[in-house]
Amino acid sequence: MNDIKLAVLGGEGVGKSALIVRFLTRRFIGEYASLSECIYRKRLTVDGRQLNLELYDPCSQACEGKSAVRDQVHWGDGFVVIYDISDRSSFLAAKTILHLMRELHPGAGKRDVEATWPVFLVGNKQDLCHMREVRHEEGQRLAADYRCTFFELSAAEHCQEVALMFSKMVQGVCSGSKAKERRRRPSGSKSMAKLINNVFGKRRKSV
Ligand SMILES: Nc1nc2c(ncn2[C@@H]2O[C@H](COP(=O)(O)OP(=O)(O)OP(=O)(O)O)[C@@H](O)[C@H]2O)c(=O)[nH]1
Repeated sequence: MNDIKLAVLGGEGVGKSALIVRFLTRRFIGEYASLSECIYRKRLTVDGRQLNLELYDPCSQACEGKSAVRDQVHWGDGFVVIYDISDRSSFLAAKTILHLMRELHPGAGKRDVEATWPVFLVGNKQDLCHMREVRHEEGQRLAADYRCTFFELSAAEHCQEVALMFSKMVQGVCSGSKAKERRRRPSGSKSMAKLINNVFGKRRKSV
């Protein structure tokens, strides 16, 4: 897989654009035009492989509805679900998105698929901890419930942590796709072996 698609989801104003822009430019820009959705593109080299990364930012469009989440689940290879630690309603929105994603994910309910589910839960605006409405442990618990990796950080203050979070997601998607290929290969070669056996087996019988 050389193209990787990441969808950055979450309620309104949680810092989706801020996190993406921080990752792409290393800068924190206070305000963003959020009138329409957009896809950012970046070329990356991971383990010597050239990757084309696409980051989907739904901007202020509602991304909690079932049909919106369905489109995003089908589009993306990996997902970053964000809430604002100083806004409890955004935490509930993140929970709704995770719930819908689990319902809509093609492998939902299958343990091995969920174990490699490329979904991160991110509590943003950690610099506003004096206004905190969502405890760190609540974020951890929600992430554990949905089998996703948890981060708490600040797009405003943490450049390295933001970069690390996105890099881990990209690596996770890459290794998940490798694992999927490995799982596919044995069954493919088994059915090929069966086919060969059938063909030669029949010939031998008829001789
Ligand atoms: N204090 C603080 N403010 C932040 C942080 N991240 C984003 N913001 C601010 O939160 C507001 C919303 O940020 P955006 O990045 O536009 O959030 P968004 O989720 O893309 O917003 P919509 O597209 O409108 O849903 C802006 O005023 C940002 O400056 C952060 O880590 N700390």
